[in-house]
Amino acid sequence: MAPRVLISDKLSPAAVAIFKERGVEVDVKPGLDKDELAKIIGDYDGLAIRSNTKVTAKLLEQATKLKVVGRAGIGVDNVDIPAATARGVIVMNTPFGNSITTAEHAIALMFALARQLPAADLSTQAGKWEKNRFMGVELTGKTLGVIGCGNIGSIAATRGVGLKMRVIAYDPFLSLERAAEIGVEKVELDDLLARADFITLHTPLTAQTKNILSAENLAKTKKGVRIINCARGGLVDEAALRAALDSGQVAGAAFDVFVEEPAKANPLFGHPNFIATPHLGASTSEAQENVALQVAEQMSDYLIRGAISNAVNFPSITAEEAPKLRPFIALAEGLGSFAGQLTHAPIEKVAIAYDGAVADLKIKALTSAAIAGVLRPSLQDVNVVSAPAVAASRGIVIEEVTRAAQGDYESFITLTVTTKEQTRSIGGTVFHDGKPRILSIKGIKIDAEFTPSMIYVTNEDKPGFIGRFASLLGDAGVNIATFALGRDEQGGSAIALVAVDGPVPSAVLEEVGKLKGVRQASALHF
Ligand SMILES: NC(=O)C1=CN([C@@H]2O[C@H](COP(=O)(O)OP(=O)(O)OC[C@H]3O[C@@H](n4cnc5c(N)ncnc54)[C@H](O)[C@@H]3O)[C@@H](O)[C@H]2O)C=CC1
Ligand SMILES: O=C(O)C(=O)COP(=O)(O)O
Repeated sequence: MAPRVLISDKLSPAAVAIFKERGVEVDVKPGLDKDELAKIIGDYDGLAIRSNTKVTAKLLEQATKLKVVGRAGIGVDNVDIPAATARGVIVMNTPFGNSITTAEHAIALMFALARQLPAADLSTQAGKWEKNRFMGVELTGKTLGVIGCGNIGSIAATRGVGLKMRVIAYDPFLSLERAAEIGVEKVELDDLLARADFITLHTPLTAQTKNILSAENLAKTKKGVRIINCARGGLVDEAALRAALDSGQVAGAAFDVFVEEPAKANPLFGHPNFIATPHLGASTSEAQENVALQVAEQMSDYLIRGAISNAVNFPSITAEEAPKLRPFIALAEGLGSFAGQLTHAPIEKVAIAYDGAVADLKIKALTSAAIAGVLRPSLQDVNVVSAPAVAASRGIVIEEVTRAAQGDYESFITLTVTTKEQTRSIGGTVFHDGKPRILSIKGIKIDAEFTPSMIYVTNEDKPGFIGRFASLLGDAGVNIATFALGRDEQGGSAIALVAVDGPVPSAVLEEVGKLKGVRQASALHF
């Protein structure tokens, strides 16, 4: 059945065309309220949004089929990412499609502040011709302080350089090389506050950046500074800014984003030196076409081909990588599941070693699959996306190692689960037929495929066991499909991994457990 996507915000029609072209069914319903959305979200595999739709934990509870949320834009602060991750929902954005447009809006607001364009327009159209009222300031030679010099901040910075401004940037993650490349001076925040004639903000809203322009920091600014915020409401303390505008410490401010949106009332509204736009940063036809096309392509690629790009909660997998990765994902998940089904004590650690060619694949994705396999026997609805977060919440340590090829195989994965009582290792590879194989259990060599119904037995390596085991199964009407054996040394520990047709009745398993020399008998399902 074709996957179904709901577009719940106003997106360029380019998205619909792409979804249809790729064989994805699409419904367009912008402007639903949260209850209406909650009612229908259960029908969809994908949800395409901008900033209006709030993807809350509560909404996600109703989203029983949902596999992906696609944000046609950058900020994903309207999506509860931990809740999406916990439910195995990929959240992806389009990190570059609207950056130029948003930086241009910041520059537009800078000009609007410098020449008081909105007020001058209003007055002129009211027939006042107040030529003397609107004395502006020149930008050339002024200092532009950029807080957050990532994709958008660095575009705004280079535009500032183009306007012959001196550009300084505060961004702890900006390298000196990158700063030199875009022609900005990297400075500390206090230095920026003291020197900038214009400040433009371009960070995400985080615990560190919330109120980065607090009352205290506004007091450190150069008197007469002008402030532009096209990033996120909450980066500037709105009440403190109002006071700073009233006192004249800040000569003007232009905001596109607000603590509360839609902003219907705000402490800044009505101040003569304040300019507001209604979150228009990304609103150009070019940017909207870019992000709509990109989100539709990314979501279709994921829903149809399993390729993942720009996910904020999962590593990227290209459409070329996806088919190569798929059998190894099945292997990792199978190995994890094998260990998980045999583990009945709290897990302390899962270690996964990748030897040879497999180490060059996206091992983060393989590790997630392995952990999902380990956890699923005890937690039904864990999946590849949610598994690492679920493991972390249970205090399970995850260890990954990559190594050169160790033995006979081009690629080999070994998964080791540690509990208080014991450590259990299982290893395998993918053969050229694309089928994952189990090749070692507890260091004992074996060769078996993962099949839906299996019996795993550990026993003493003594003559007669195999005959007794096979006749018990035969007498009980359990048909053996394949039989794999291994042992560590003659007369030592032996294992048998038997694929059977159909489920194994628990009474039969109990009888197997009672056979002479048997240490453990378990039924496994894959
Ligand atoms: N108004 C609008 O319509 C739009 C707003 N945005 C917003 O613009 C903001 C920036 O977007 P991008 O440039 O694409 O993000 P980005 O991730 O490329 O850049 C953010 C920069 O902030 C820096 N940063 C992080 N913590 C910091 C801190 N404590 N102090 C100083 N710098 C810090 C990072 O190092 C990074 O360089 C985001 O909040 C995004 O949501 C994006 C598009 C449209
Ligand atoms: O991309 C972003 O982060 C934005 O803030 C743009 O928001 P929008 O898509 O215009 O609702």
